[in-house]
Amino acid sequence: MADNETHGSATHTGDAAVARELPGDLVAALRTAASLPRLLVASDFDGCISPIVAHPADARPIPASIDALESLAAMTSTTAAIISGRALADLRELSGSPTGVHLVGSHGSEFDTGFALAITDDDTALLSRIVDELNTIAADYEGVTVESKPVSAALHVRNASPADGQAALERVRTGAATWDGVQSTEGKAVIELAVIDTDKGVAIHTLREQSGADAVVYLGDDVTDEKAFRVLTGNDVGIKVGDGETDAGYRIGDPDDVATTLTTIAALRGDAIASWPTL
Ligand SMILES: O=P(O)(O)OC[C@H]1O[C@H](O[C@H]2O[C@H](CO)[C@@H](O)[C@H](O)[C@H]2O)[C@H](O)[C@@H](O)[C@@H]1O
Repeated sequence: MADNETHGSATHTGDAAVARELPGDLVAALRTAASLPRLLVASDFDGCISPIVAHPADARPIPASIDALESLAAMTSTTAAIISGRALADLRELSGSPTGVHLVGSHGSEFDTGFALAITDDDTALLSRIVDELNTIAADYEGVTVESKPVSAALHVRNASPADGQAALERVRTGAATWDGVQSTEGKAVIELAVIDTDKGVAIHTLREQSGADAVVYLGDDVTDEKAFRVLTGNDVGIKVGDGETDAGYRIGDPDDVATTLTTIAALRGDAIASWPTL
């Protein structure tokens, strides 16, 4: 389990300046991962690449994070990805579809090629019931909203009073969340009900297989990211962003630290590749 201490600093990686200090042990782990033949760097979107905001549609990525992912994606033997709880269409729009960066939506189940699992007519009917139920609950509380996605629906309470938010969440927990076939996950001021298993760990596994990565670097800030952290192994580097229990090996503070981390990995990877003998 990670702690909150920072150790040392990484003001330079090769010739590349770094905006913020990172824990020294994290920089060492990133350097090792960056030196391996094939590297996969993946990050969550909301709360990592994009700061948390009041309304989901207003989320915007930090440009330095997108630049770093695009730089990584352009490097030889290097794969970059964003794995998000967003619907893939929203993720494409909000992220700006960075060049060369793989986008995976719906908490790791929605790839460019379609869903990891087949969606049946029963799933579609169940999702429709869920959306109806969440809309009924949301209508009873000011500031509670519903986000409808291809295989799930989310009830957001960030803009409700604490009492209303808790009451709305509790109605979902004790109601639709208990229905047969419903997968319930709670995140940041949100409860989400899905009709298929969603698993960012499976998405990491798929991308690792496709890219042949010798090491994976993954950054995440929320509950669904823990499934990704739990599949990391060996020289992989799991980085929890912000507070909360985690199985990640390292911790940083906020999305600005994510930008620094991604910029650092890109610099370290560039340095490593430049040092490889030319054939
Ligand atoms: O896996 P992620 O990329 O982190 O997506 C998780 C959820 O993010 C969004 O909700 C969260 O961010 C919103 C914008 O900052 C915030 O208003 C909300 O309170 C957060 O829960 C998104 O709306 C969800 O669909 C994602 O599942």
